[in-house]
Amino acid sequence: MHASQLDPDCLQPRTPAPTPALRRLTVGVVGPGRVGSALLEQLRAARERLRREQHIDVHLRVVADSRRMWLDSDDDALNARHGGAQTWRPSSLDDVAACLHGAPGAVIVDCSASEAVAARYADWLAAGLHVVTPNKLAPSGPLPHWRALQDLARTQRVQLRYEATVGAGLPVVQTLRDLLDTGDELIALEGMLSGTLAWLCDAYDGQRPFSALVREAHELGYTEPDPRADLDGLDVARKLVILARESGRGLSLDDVSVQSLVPDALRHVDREHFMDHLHLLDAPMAARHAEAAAQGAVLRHVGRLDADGRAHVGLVALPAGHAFAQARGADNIVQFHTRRYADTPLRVQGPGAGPDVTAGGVFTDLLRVAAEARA
Ligand SMILES: NC(=O)C1=CN([C@@H]2O[C@H](COP(=O)(O)OP(=O)(O)OC[C@H]3O[C@@H](n4cnc5c(N)ncnc54)[C@H](O)[C@@H]3O)[C@@H](O)[C@H]2O)C=CC1
Ligand SMILES: N[C@@H](CC=O)C(=O)O
Repeated sequence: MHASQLDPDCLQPRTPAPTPALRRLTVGVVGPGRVGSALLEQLRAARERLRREQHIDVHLRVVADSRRMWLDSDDDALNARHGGAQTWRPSSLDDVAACLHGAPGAVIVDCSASEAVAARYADWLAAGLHVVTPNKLAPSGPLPHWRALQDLARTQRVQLRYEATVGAGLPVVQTLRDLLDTGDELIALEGMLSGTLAWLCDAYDGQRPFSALVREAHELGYTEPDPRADLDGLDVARKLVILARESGRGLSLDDVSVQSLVPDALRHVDREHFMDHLHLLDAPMAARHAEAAAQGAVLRHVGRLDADGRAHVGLVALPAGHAFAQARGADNIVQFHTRRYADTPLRVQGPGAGPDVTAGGVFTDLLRVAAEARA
C-alpha cells in the first residue's frame, strides 16, 4: 500500500469516497438568438467536462424560437406523437413545457426579449419547472406580479434565476444578494449599467456619425433586439428596478426618472422605421459631445439609486479622472454603497453586454440550479 493512501490521523487505509450520483439538468432553451445561440454553444462545449468533473449531466431536450422548435425527448411516446426525435416543427410554448414536465432537473431558459414568453413563467413554475432568464421584462415588470412569481417559486420549491438581467455575465445580482444575506444594508448605488451606451460613449469622438456607431453596437450583439430600448434609457431603468427590488425596495419603472436619447418623432414608429432614421440622433449627440468636450469632460450614461429612494437614468458629463470616465468598451461598473462599504463602495466592473458574456451569466445560473437542487 502506498503511503498516500493512508489517513495521516489514524494510519488506517482510507475508504475511497463514493462517486457522487450524476445529477441531470433537462434543459429547454426558448429564443436561440444571439445570447441563446452562444449559450447552446457553451453547453455543447462544457457537456463532457461537467459530466466528468461535476457529475452534472446537461441534457438539451427542446429549443424553440418564435416560429419553430426542435425536440429531442427521452420519452418515446412523446417523440412518437411528434413524428420522432430530433424533428423541427412549428413552435409552441405549451409543447416546450409539456416535453420538459416531470423530467429530472427540468429548466426552461428564456433567452427571448418577449412579453409573451415572460407571461408563461407562472405556469412553468407552477408546473415544477425551474426558470432561468436574461430577459428583464418579468423582474422589472408590475411589482405584484413579480412578487407573486417569486412566492410561487418558493412554494413550488423551484428556482427562478435572472443574474444576467443586470451586467450580463458580471456577478451583480448575486453580489447584492450575498451582501444582504450576510446582514449588510444597501444605502445607494450608481453605475454604468448599459453595455451599449458605455460602448457608444467610449467610441464616439464626434467624427464618425453616432448613428453609424449604433448600427455597429447592434451588429456586435450589445443592443437589445430593438436598440431603442437602450437609447431611451428603459433598459437601464429596468436594471435599476431589478436591483432596487433585490434590496427590498418596491421600485417600479414609473418611479425612475429617465432621460431618453430617442427623438420624439421616433418614439412610436416601428423598429424598421427607427433603424432607417437613426441619423436623427446625430445632431443632438454631436452637440452634447461638443459641450462636454469644451469643459474637458466626457459623456457617460449613468443610472443611480439614491439613498432617499429616488432613481435616475441619463447622460452625464464627467471629468476625465472619474472612474466612469476611464471605463472602456462595453464595460459596466456597479458601485454598491452599503453600511459595510461606507467609505469606498464595493465595485463590480467588466464587459456588461455581448452574447458570450451574457450566455456565461445564464450558464452560471443553470449550474446554480444544479447545485441548489443537490443540497
Ligand atoms: N445581448 C446582450 O448583451 C444581452 C441581452 N440580454 C437579454 O437577453 C435576451 C436575448 O437577447 P438577444 O439574444 O440579444 O436577442 P435576439 O433578438 O438575438 O434573440 C431573441 C430570440 O428570441 C426569440 N423569440 C422572440 N419571441 C419569441 C417567442 N414568442 N417565442 C419563442 N422565441 C421567441 C427570437 O426568435 C430570437 O431567437 C433579451 O431579453 C436581452 O434583454 C441580457 C443581457 C445582455
Ligand atoms: N442591451 C443591453 C444588454 C444587456 O443587458 C446593454 O447594452 O447593456
